[in-house]
Amino acid sequence: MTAVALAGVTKVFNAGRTDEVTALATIDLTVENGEFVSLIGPSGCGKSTLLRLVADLIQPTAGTVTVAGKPAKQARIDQEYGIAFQQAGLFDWRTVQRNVELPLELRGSSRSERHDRAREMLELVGLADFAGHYPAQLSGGMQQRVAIARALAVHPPLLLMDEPFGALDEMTRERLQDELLRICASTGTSVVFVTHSIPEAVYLSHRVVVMSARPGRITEIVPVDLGERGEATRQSPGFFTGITKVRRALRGGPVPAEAPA
Ligand SMILES: Nc1ncnc2c1ncn2[C@@H]1O[C@H](COP(=O)(O)OP(=O)(O)OP(=O)(O)O)[C@@H](O)[C@H]1O
Repeated sequence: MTAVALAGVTKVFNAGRTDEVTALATIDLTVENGEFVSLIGPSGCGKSTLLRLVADLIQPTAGTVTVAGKPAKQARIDQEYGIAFQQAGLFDWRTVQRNVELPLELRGSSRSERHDRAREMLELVGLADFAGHYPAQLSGGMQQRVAIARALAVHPPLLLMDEPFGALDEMTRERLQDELLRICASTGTSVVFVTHSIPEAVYLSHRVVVMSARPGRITEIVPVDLGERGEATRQSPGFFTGITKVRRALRGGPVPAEAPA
C-alpha cells in the first residue's frame, strides 16, 4: 500500500473570479510507505497547497488524493497522519505534556494512555524533562520538537511537514534533521516535507520533487541514494552531486510567470 497517491490533481483557487489562481495543475505523485519525499520549488509554486490537499484541509478541483489507501477525508478522520508546520503552533496555555496529548484527546484516548504516549513521544524527541514547562519557556528548536512529538503522538504512518525547521539556526536545524531521520527510521513513518533548502531536501529525502511555478507542476523527481545519513554525509561527494542535480532541475524548469502583486 502506498502512503500517499495524488492522481491528476488540479487546484484552482477563486475559480471564475478575476483573482482566479491555478495553484496546481495535473499533479501525479506517489509516496511509498517508509519513504521520505521533499517538495521544493519557487515561492508560490503550490508546495503548501499540495500538502494541505493531502491533509484534507482543502479539496482538489480535479483529481484524487488517497492517503493510506483511503480518500483524504477518511484518512483525516482516522488520524492517518500528523502535521508539523513552520510555526510550531503550540497552545501557550497548555504545558508541553498537554500539547502533545491533544491529538490523543481528540481521539478519545484514556487519561493514562494519553499520559504514557505523550511521555514516550517526549522521550523520543529528548524533551522528557520539559513535560511540565509551557511553550514560552522553550527555545524555538525545542518548540519545534514538541510539535513533532505532537504530530507523532497517535503513531501516524505519515508525517506532513511544511518548512518545520525554516525558522531555526543552522546548527539546530541540522540536529533536528538527524533527529527526524532517526525517529522515522525507528517508527517506519513516511514523510512529505516542504522546504526551501536544497541541502535540507537532499540530506533528508529518498526523492526530491522539484516543482515549477505557476501553475505548479512537477518538473522533475530527483532520487537521492546516500545510504545511512550522518555527519560524514554532509561532506560527501554524493551529497554535493545531489545538491547540483536539484539545483539544475530548479533552474531548468519553465521561467515562472510574474506573480500578481
Ligand atoms: N486560500 C487561497 N486562496 C487563494 N489563493 C491561494 C490560497 N492559498 C494559496 N493560494 C495561491 O496558490 C499559489 C500557491 O500557494 P502555496 O502557498 O501553495 O505556494 P508555496 O509553494 O507553498 O509558496 P511558499 O514557498 O512561498 O510558501 C499561490 O499563488 C498562492 O497565492
